[in-house]
Amino acid sequence: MKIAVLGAGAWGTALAISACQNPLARHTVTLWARSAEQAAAMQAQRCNQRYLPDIPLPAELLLRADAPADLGELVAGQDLVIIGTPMSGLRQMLRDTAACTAPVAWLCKGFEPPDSMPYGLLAHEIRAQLATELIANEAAGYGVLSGPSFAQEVARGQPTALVAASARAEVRDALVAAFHSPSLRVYASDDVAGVEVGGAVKNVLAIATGLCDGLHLGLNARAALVTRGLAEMTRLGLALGARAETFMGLSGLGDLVLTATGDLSRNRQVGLLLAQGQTLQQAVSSLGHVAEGVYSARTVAQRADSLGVDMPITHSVVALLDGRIRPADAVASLMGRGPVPELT
Ligand SMILES: NC(=O)C1=CN([C@@H]2O[C@H](COP(=O)(O)OP(=O)(O)OC[C@H]3O[C@@H](n4cnc5c(N)ncnc54)[C@H](O)[C@@H]3O)[C@@H](O)[C@H]2O)C=CC1
Ligand SMILES: O=C(CO)COP(=O)(O)O
Repeated sequence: MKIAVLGAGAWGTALAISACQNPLARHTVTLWARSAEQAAAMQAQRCNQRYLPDIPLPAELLLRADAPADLGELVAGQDLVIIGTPMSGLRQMLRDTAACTAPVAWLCKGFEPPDSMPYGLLAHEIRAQLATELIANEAAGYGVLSGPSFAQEVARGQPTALVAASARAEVRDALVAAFHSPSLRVYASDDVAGVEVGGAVKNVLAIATGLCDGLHLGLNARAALVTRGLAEMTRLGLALGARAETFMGLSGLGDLVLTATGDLSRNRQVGLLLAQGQTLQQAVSSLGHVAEGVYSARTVAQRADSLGVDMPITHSVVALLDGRIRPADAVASLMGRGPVPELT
């Protein structure tokens, strides 16, 4: 297959490496960076030192840095196009690749920060909003690739399982054909909304567990946050049209456990740094990578409110990120709530 990965951050680069080295299929993989300087540095060093240091790029991996206006030419003739930017770049990338006649799948996990809309959108909702501009892509379809996957581990070929979700079997099949390998299992799903809600909400919850661990509240507290967080995620997902079983799968429980407990998570790191007394600005800038939960938390809370969904952990994270409460107050407000049934 000919595969273009657009976005040379940690995750786009890791998946491009993985597809390039897939022993089950011979793919021609192109990795696109929006910065010509970054592409030139990657070409010279054969490594993405800025976003995925010390991991060599396979010799066969093609590197490009076309201007956005020229992306139509890059995606023409590809069998699969992967958008690997953060959520904030997805809308523009969809527009820049409007001429694409191959399936398009995105990797980003979050809600688009609200702009002109009353609240931010999930990726497939953005795609639906742009449908009239993306006529060329309509026949090929779109999907999302998600699940518990730290970029560094995938790039090193460590065992990982992902989920490829699309309403269209051809898109799911294309994602499996591109990425399924002896080190990377790719499961298929048709629950796009469920997979996207899981990926977005787990980032907010990872900020919460980072805080919890940074404040040394104990393992019981972390397990409680993960479990009650999963309940919040599921409630929101059901209200947005997802299926409950999806939240027990790779993009739900799987990614929540990984991100909430694994120190490679940038969202968890934000929580740990806030617990140490850093400001949000300090925490975010020290990462050098995107932490989507910081930008999605308010939208998760707004959408939950608009749908009448109770998400107390998310609301505490938002209050903390907004500087309205201190970490200790967040704990007190969560623990001070009245008793409720476990299953609602
Ligand atoms: N790093 C990881 O382990 C994983 C990340 N993800 C998701 O993938 C997405 C990308 O994450 P990373 O690659 O880790 O981020 P990163 O912070 O490592 O890199 C972001 C990349 O996107 C580019 N970028 C930023 N804003 C852009 C815009 N507006 N338009 C075009 N390009 C833009 C940057 O130049 C950079 O190349 C996020 O939504 C993240 O949640 C999903 C699974 C694993
Ligand atoms: O999505 C991820 C793992 O599946 C990466 O999480 P972070 O963005 O918190 O690093």
